[in-house]
Amino acid sequence: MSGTPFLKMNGLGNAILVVDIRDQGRISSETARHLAAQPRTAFDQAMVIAAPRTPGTDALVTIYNADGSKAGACGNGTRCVAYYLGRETGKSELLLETVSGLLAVTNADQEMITVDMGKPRFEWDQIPLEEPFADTTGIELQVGPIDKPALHTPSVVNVGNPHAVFWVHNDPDEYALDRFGPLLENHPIFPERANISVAQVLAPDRIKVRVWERGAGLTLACGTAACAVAVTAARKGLAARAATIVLPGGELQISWRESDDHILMTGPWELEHEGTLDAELTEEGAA
Ligand SMILES: N[C@@H](CCC[C@H](N)C(=O)O)C(=O)O
Repeated sequence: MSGTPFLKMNGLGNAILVVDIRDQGRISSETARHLAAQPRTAFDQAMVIAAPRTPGTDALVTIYNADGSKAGACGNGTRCVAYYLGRETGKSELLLETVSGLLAVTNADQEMITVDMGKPRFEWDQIPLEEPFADTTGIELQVGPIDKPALHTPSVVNVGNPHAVFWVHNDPDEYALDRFGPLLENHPIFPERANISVAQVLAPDRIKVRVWERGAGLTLACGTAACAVAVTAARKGLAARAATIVLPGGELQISWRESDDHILMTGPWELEHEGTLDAELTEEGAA
């Protein structure tokens, strides 16, 4: 499968590998894990572009985490794919398909790209949770000492992938997310695991967030976590429906549109280098 084009990109420091298999090749979970471990292609998420499956769409995108697991959505990666396809086609509007649904992109030819991430889902079995919770604005879950938990009562939501958001009064940097993240990601309440955020409301339109990503660990940014934080904050009355989400790698603008319930995410992309997958795929371990 030599000659498969790739772009090493990032969205606010969230490491993204865009791989174009429209002409040839396939990427398995084992290959993805292998590519994630190579210096030239290391990623938090790989966005694998295949020919469109549904009429009217521009591409079918499969998303892999660094551990080889698949994800239903990746906000930062979607902007990177939009940059690549916008550069190729000259189109500013694109429609991308993932396992979670359709993503409409605007301004694909600009430095700040907007993605319509669709509608959030709040029912316990949509997230999914292992057992019913009537109120998903704060579920019974905590870490730390029972009488003084470090993190507790997260809001949960599915924005194409499962998220839990823990609200804190202190700076999110003060929490040992490297320690709590893996425990919470793999907690039995989340049968499909979950992305874990710690969020502090700085103002009704500004929220600081750190994220432990399912399948990738601590990352500098996560677009879907930004969406999850914004909609759950608005739902709890902690923030307005439009907010700036401040992540370690930079800021994303999130707006939860009243007219159709869709979430709009706007942010930048960065191209680091590009080439073709040759050496990486001949290494031992590549599928
Ligand atoms: N970095 C992404 C989210 C990637 C997927 C996530 N780790 C999952 O498994 O659901 C983003 O920018 O949204």
